[in-house]
Amino acid sequence: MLEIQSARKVFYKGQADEKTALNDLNLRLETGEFGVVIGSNGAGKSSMLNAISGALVLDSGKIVINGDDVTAMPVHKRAMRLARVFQDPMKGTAASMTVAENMLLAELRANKRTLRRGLNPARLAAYKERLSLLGLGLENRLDTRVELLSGGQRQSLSLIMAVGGSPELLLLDEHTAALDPRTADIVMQATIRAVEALKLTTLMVTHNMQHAVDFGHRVIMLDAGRVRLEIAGAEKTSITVPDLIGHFSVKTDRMFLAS
Ligand SMILES: Nc1ncnc2c1ncn2[C@@H]1O[C@H](COP(=O)(O)OP(=O)(O)OP(=O)(O)O)[C@@H](O)[C@H]1O
Repeated sequence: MLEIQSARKVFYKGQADEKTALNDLNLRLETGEFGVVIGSNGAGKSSMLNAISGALVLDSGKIVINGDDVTAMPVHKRAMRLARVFQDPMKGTAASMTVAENMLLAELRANKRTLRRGLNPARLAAYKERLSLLGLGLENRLDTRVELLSGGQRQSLSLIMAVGGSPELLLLDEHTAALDPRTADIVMQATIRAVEALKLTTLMVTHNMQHAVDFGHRVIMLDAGRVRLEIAGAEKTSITVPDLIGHFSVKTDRMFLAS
């Protein structure tokens, strides 16, 4: 479970270009829940993910993961508890190494003692099983160098590597944004398969409204550093892309009216 309590972050405080990135933001994500975060540019989405991961130090407020206040916990310690997948499919994996070697590296990151026994048959079998969760046939390409994989396969591999240590929280940071629409859909399907099979608590930031409609239990719209709207349950099931876009345009209208 994740709780963000009154998180506040102001950049350039007291200066002409002061920016309130997080404005006493409150958010709660239950264990096993999949939250989809949307919001216009500058709404505070990246700042929120950075605050959760520890890359951004809050001015005030708390980040609590499964009951533990991690606000003061350094990034490397917090990294043991959460996984994050970024936009760039080239970043999460080592191109010149094979799929299996990448999986081993990820395992090493989670548990430093594992390399000693190397790529033994038991380990390869475990990797095959993990990779099969994605539904992309990567389990049959353990010896393929990662640079020969498609962008979608590579991003899906990043995802499965990130969640290898059974994280308490998975952060998806626009992880399909750099992919063409068809590949983005393939990666989303693979994501859902992995998230459901591993029962991961997940927070995904996206600008893709179709993904926000199709996936996750709750849509959370950020605006000016706080939660402006939450849509869950039956309302989430029936919401359409135009409905969601409408919520963005209300904000634009308000800005026009104010000017
Ligand atoms: N390192 C920084 N230094 C100064 N201002 C920042 C910094 N990071 C974010 N901001 C400001 O904080 C506000 C929130 O930015 P943030 O990047 O969190 O928004 P976002 O919702 O992720 O936007 P986008 O969709 O464009 O990625 C913006 O006004 C932004 O300019």
